[in-house]
Amino acid sequence: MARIELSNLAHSYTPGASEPGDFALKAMNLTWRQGGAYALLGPSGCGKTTLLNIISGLLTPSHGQVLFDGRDVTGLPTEQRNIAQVFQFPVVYDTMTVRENLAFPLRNRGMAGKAADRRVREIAELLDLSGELDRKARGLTADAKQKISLGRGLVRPDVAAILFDEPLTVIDPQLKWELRSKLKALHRALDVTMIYVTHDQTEALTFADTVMVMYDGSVVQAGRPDELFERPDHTFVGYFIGSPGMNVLPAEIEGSRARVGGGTIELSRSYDVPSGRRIEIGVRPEFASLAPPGEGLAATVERIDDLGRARLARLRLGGHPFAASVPEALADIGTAAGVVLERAQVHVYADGKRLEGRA
Ligand SMILES: Nc1ncnc2c1ncn2[C@@H]1O[C@H](COP(=O)(O)OP(=O)(O)OP(=O)(O)O)[C@@H](O)[C@H]1O
Repeated sequence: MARIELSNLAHSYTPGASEPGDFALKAMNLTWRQGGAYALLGPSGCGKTTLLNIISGLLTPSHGQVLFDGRDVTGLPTEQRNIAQVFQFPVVYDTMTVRENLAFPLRNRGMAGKAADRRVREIAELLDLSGELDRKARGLTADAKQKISLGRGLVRPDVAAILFDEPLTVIDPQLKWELRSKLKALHRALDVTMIYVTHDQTEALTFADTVMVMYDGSVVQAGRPDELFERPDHTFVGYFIGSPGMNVLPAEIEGSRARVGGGTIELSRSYDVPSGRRIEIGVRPEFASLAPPGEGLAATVERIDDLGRARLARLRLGGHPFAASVPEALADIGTAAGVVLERAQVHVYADGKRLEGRA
């Protein structure tokens, strides 16, 4: 088990690269604490797999160091890093039984006999594989095989960390739910550092204590799911997390006032806005309410989506698309409407990055 640190790490697949655009991973310093459950979340091509491969030792970074418990492992191959990995597709030996498959990583490390058997049974129990232990892997479904792969990743008690690269891709949607919460329970039971790569926000938010959101080769925010929701540090985080994502609108800020969409709103903080930067405000649909015309900012209603338990208004505000909650009491909704924002939940961004503001 280990604390993992990346120190001044950057990676380019182009030898001798110097332009920021040539780097799949831009310079970063990051720490994963021992025993944490982390998700690396981001869209395709943002650098998740590159980062995971650097931690596992499949890839040597072009700059910086990887430290496990303070020890520099940058030059060490995967076998010497004491890492377990679970990939998108099952890695199982078809001719072996489920029991033999689960015991394989232990045998490889010289663990056998009663202790190994006990560990295999414990992991099989946690994954609901106890009834299948003596079956050959060959005849099992893709779901069951991927469960074995998860088990093989989880079975060694001595690993520094377990790395999961989109492990539920091949799993049936129904079973996905079950395995997701199972992995969370396993993390609690096993007290091991887990890093889970995904582009699916639901997977990231249900599994991880800390979600690291990646965008264009950088981690733009690392935080608890509620922090990412309530205080996105980057407009990308606001957009990528939440459904629908955060509304982002161009704004002009003067102190604690924002001019936006032809109207003016009061902010809960005061800002010194740097000149020459792209200034925007961001507010989640959950903190914006549709109101009768004349209240708040003027908007045009394009449609109302009925989400079952709530209604969501799809609007145009200052020419931009905007989503707002519809209060239950609001009945007659015409084309013209107002939008009232929860002041404390309106954030200000300069070139995509959140500004702190003064109280
Ligand atoms: N072997 C390689 N050689 C050159 N460029 C690469 C290589 N592997 C990845 N890249 C580039 O590095 C960037 C990051 O890729 P990476 O696979 O790490 O992203 P990702 O977030 O894991 O995406 P995905 O979810 O699609 O796997 C991309 O621009 C990609 O094209």
